Amino acid sequence: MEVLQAKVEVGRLEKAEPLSESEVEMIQRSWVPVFQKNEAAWIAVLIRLFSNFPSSKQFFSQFQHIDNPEEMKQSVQLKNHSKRAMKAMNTLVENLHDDDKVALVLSVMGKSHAIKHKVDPKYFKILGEVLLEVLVEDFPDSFSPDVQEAWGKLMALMYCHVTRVYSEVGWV
Ligand code: HEM
Repeated sequence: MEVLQAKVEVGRLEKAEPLSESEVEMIQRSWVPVFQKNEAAWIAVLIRLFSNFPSSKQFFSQFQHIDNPEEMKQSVQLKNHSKRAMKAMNTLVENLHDDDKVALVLSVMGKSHAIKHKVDPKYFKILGEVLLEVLVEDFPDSFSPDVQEAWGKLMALMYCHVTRVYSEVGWV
């Protein structure tokens, strides 16, 4: 059975609150070293996701049956998802002051994952928790408790928005 390993409190991603100015700044500052690592940062997150929640691999045709992380890392599909996801996350983080842009990025992503990739929205919640866990481990100097708190709020906003988009497109 898959066990939720994330250190952030389970359930808190369901409560979305607006980010304060200082939280936006903390998120943007802490994102800089993460984005410098580019897709390597996201690959670490996905490998943790797939190792702890093997059912999340089902959406990736190239490695759904692969268990070895080193083998997974060779997958072009994993590298491509990581590059694209980092780009989308960067657009999100850079535009946290622009509600319309944030809504647009999350709507496009939510729609494609619902309609095209058929990803159950529960995986966005799990990914948000795994993302935080891995970033705290890999960037300990950037992710102080306050910064973690701010990122927790961003993940909650993302999850709430994505689930709203899923219901708009008729996901049941
Ligand atoms: C913050 C979270 C995520 C971001 C920013 C993100 C971003 C993206 C982007 C930008 C693409 C390519 C464009 C598109 O088709 O929309 C993509 C594709 C894809 N995503 Fe995600 N994604 C996220 C979470 C997930 C999760 C949780 C899963 C499943 C567990 C997933 C599965 C997929 C799949 C299967 C594709 C197609 C891959 C391919 O065939 O090349 N994504 N994602």
